[in-house]
Order: sequence, then structure tokens, then C-alpha cells
Amino acid sequence: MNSSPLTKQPNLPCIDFSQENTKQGSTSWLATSKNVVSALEEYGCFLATYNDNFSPDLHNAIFESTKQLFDLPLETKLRNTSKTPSHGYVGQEPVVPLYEGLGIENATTLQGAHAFTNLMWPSGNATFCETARLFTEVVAELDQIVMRMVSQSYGIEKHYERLLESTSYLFRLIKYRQRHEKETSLGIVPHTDKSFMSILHQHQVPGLEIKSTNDQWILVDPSPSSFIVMAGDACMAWTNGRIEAPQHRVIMKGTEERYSLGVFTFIRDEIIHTPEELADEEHEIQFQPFDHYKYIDFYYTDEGKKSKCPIKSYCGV
Ligand SMILES: O=C(O)CCC(=O)C(=O)O
Ligand SMILES: [Fe+2]
Repeated sequence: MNSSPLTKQPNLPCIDFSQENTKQGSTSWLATSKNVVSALEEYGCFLATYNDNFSPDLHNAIFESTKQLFDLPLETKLRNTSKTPSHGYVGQEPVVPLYEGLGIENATTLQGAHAFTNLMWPSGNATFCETARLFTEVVAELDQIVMRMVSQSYGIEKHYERLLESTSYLFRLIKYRQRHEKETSLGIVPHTDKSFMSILHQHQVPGLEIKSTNDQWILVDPSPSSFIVMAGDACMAWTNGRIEAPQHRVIMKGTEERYSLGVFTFIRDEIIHTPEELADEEHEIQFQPFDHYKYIDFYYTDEGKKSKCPIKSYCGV
């Protein structure tokens, strides 16, 4: 018989983004907004169920396409390059040998989806292209609902409107290959995301762990209809530290391969200012205005990599 665990594992808050709860201005919208803000302030993340907009068919289709992509030869995948560090192909890294990821920049646009697809499949792959764009669009809508709720609750919606106009979406497809028994189980090292917001979706095999404020790692179970909505470093600076980007990592306990997907928002060609509305006598502005992409470049310097809190090192007051 199994003995019962001594400590109870905390769970992430789970919030339902049904059509009813996402009708702007309704009582359910306000109640959902309240839950979103308190989850983000306490954990920096939460689970979102999104059944009304995300169908099981799209779930199956996107993971079919993901597997097809990773089955391409390495030399093809290496064509996925980017001016921004870690936005293109990442893999074959000695510290995390199981990890492989590809990035589609501007993935909500036809042009972004086409450019990537044609690079991987010069003779075309319409199914991949349409599925990837549709998936990113559906997830981008979820991001916009979350950010509208947050910005309304903080009274900074007009500032969010400006950021929204400059938001670009990076769709990252990730594979952790099968692990030999003696190999490291570390799939991805503990980190906070450099994005503004990140929305993750996992396939069957667990592995993602998120650190709670009392320093416990919370294992997030995969579910076909739920997403992990997580704040990145840029959101932490924008909200004057009210919402912190949580540490997370991937540990591959078994030997099975694992797939996961992430849609990450970045602010392009617009300086991010912490809104004055978030400052008062007790909470002075903690971050100087900054350029999001220059922050990413900083993070990949020696100083950035060594820092315990790179966003504070980069633009903290
Ligand atoms: O694979 C996952 O579930 C997490 C991936 C992740 O943390 C990242 O890409 O930043
Ligand atoms: Fe991450």
C-alpha cells in the first residue's frame, strides 16, 4: 500500500475562460479578472481552461504538425535562425542534451507562418502553416483577454492599448527527446521568461515545474484543454513588480519523449514605461523605461547570464 505524502503539493489556481466569463463588462468577467490578478500576484502564473475556443481537433492537429517538424533532418531545422538570441533553432546543448526548440517569429501573421514553413518545407506544407498560425492566433486571443483583465483591474488599460499595437508573437515548438536511463533528467534549467507574457501548452508527458513563493516546485499536469499563463520579466517591470515572473524548469522523470508549445509576447519598437498609476508614496517606480529586444540582448551577455534578477540588473532603479 502507498503511504500518504507528508507534505501536500500546492496546486496552481485554475481559471475558466469560457465564453460566459470572457464577455467584457459582465459580472463573470469582473469575477474572472479578480481571480486572474490574484493568481498572477501570488504565483506569477495560473492554469487557464479554454474549451470554448480551443478544440480537441486543434490540439491533435498542432501536435501532429509538431512531431512532423522535429522529424525533419537537423540540417533543415538549423535553417531556423533569428537576429534575436534564442528565437531560432536551439538544441544540441551539452547542459540540456534532451532539449530541442524552433521558433516562429510573428506567427500570428500569414507572412510569419509562410516564411517559416517555406524554410522547413521548400515545396510547401499548407497543413503545418495553417495549423501553426491558427494555434498561435487562438492563444494570442487568450493572452489579450488576460492582459485586458489585468490592465483594467490596475486602471492602466490605455497603456496596454499602446503595448498591444506593438506586440509580436513568437511561437516556440519544443521537443525533449527520449532519455537514456543514465542521462541527466534536466530538460530545461530553472529560469524566468524574458517575454512579456508566456502561454504554454503541454502534450501528455509531464515535466514542467513552477516554483511557488514558498520555494516548492509545483508539477503541472498536462491537459488537452488547458494552458499555463505565465508572466515574463517584461511584465514584472511594467507592473512595477506587482506581478513577478516565476522560476520554472523541466525535469524529465521517465524516459518518454515530451512535446510542449509556447506562445511568447514581445514588445517591438516601443519603449516599455511602468505606468505612473502604479506608483504611490509606498511604491516608487522600480524600473526605468526599457527596450524589450535590447533587454534580451543584455540577458545573453556574461553579465546578464550571471545576474540573479537580470531585469533588475538591466533597468532596475
Ligand atoms: O517545456 C516546457 O513546458 C517549458 C518551456 C519553457 O519554459 C520555455 O521555453 O521557456
Ligand atoms: Fe520558460
